[in-house]
Amino acid sequence: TSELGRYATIIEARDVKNNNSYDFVIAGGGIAGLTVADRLTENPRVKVLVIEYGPLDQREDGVMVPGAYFPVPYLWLPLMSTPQAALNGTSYSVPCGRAVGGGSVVNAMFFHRSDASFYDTCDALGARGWSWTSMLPYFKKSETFSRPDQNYAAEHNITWDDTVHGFDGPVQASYAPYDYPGSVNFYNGAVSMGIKPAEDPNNGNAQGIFRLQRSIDAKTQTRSSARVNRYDGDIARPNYHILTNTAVARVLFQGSTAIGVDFVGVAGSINGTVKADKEVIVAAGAVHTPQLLQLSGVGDTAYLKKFGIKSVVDLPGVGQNLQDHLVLKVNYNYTSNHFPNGGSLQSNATYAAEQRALYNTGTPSAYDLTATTGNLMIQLPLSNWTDDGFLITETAKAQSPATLLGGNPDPRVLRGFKKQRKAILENINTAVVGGVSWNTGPETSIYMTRPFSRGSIKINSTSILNAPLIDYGALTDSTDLEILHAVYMKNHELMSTPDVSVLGPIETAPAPGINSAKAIKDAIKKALAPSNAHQCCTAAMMSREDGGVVDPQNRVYGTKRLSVVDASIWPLVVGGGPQASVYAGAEKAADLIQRRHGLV
Ligand SMILES: Cc1cc2nc3c(=O)[nH]c(=O)nc-3n(C[C@H](O)[C@H](O)[C@H](O)COP(=O)(O)OP(=O)(O)OC[C@H]3O[C@@H](n4cnc5c(N)ncnc54)[C@H](O)[C@@H]3O)c2cc1C
Repeated sequence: TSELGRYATIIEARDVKNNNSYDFVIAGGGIAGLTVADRLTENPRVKVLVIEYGPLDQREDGVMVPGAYFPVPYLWLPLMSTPQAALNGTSYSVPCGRAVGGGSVVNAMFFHRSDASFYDTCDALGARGWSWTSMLPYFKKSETFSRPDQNYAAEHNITWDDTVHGFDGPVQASYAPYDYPGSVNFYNGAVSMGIKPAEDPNNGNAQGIFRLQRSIDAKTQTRSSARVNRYDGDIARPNYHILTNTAVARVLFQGSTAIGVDFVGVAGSINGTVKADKEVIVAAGAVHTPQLLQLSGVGDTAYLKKFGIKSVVDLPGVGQNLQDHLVLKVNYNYTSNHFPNGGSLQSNATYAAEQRALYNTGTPSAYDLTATTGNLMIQLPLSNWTDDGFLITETAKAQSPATLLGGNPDPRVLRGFKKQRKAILENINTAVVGGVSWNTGPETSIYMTRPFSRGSIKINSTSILNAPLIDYGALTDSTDLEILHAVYMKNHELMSTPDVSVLGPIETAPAPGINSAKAIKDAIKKALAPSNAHQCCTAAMMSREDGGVVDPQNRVYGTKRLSVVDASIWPLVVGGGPQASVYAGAEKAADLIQRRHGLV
């Protein structure tokens, strides 16, 4: 063993073999896995092993320093989607974290909750007890919110609501103490169009224009990843072990009771088995959790049979319902932009060196901002993006859900999909469907955050070391393209307001000088990325009759002592970024697990 002095001990595979019984074995040491492990091991009598595919990061600048953001060594590479049917057969990369801390080591650190109505809709779709009111204590428990400097906040239109924040939880959450001068143009431009400032994007009303909150330590301006906030503890816990660079290959069952896992070194060098006396907890992320469940015999029995995998429980929803946020970059040349702006760190070495020197002495600087991104976000419901909302909802209603799911879907999965579509349509003019963020520099990002299209994850071999088939299903429902187009057109309006047009923005992509709606939509399709790295929902917490995979206590239907706690469990993709909700959801799951095993 090595690395004593952290909460967890990094353990070698041979030590696992000599010591091969734990109360809980957690597959995947990302945001959810480490959160649950941390809470369970607060009790010194509870023995936990986390098995994580990736390594420990080395606290490189590219991980820790927001402005130096370059976490490439800790991404799953190469990981590609299947050719996307509605996007000219193009395959796209699948960005996911692969490290102790998972996505929190590589993500852009935006730390946002969704609208209250999102959690209430999930509750109504079957995640009973996961409403906004029920989740708020866990959001608070998960964070330490640092209030910004009062004067700075007043000058930069930053407001917040103390009552929705936590002040002694693990994730350090803060506003950046620095901003580019052009932000005020964007802010004023948006307000001049009637877009209202949101008091606090994390108070359950994440609508309007607001400054981004981040998972960044306000004192050090460094990343608060799950590795930092759930593993780098000061007092070692002998009951908490992590096995790195190792994949959980499958969950082992006795009948339908999970009793442990098989694991394999990612270099293929080692393998072994470890028992879980109380529960196996799956937290491998929304792409790999369904792969692991399927390899373990939990999934669509007929599909698994093709690979010779014996069914433990027939759960056709495993790997279905894949959702993500669609992203469209809109690029600009400016004839009179402010300096510095969102591109300056990259384009001007002298400026970058000056800013880094400031950062190193703890003075606010551009290095406090995640590289190439800005500080402001606009999120709105459909009726605020366009006057064509009625036509867009009619497009959605005219679709055949069965056709969208591939023509012959399992009836339970289809029923759940129909319920989701109904719920989205009911809320489409009151809940957020899309967003725009501006980096004050060469680009604006447009997001479609409430997709009607659904993708899937399916195994393609019997080895955990081979990637599954990842089909985003992007734009299979053309309603999503209509919504993207609406947000794109509103962004046009915003760039034409006097406050922004004074900077002289000239669009260079995706549709410069194009006026016809059809041609713009074609250009959007070509430039679109089907993922903002927010994959989710592939082991949804819905009723089993609706294609759900886990019950409201995170337990996998039809099994005993097996749960899923990560981003896979949300029925719908969380608006904003998912990480704040994954942290809070894992806090709730840890609570539920402790209670059912009599540990509190
Ligand atoms: C590039 C990028 C940028 C992002 N930016 C933001 C952002 O700014 N804001 C935001 O809110 N969200 C962001 N996200 C998304 C966010 O980080 C994820 O939603 C979140 O990490 C999901 O948490 P999770 O616990 O479900 O999975 P993860 O955190 O991904 O953890 C899953 C872990 O399981 C491991 N694993 C997989 N398979 C196995 C196996 N068979 N055995 C053992 N271990 C396994 C993986 O290596 C990984 O470490 C971003 C993600 C990426 C990749």
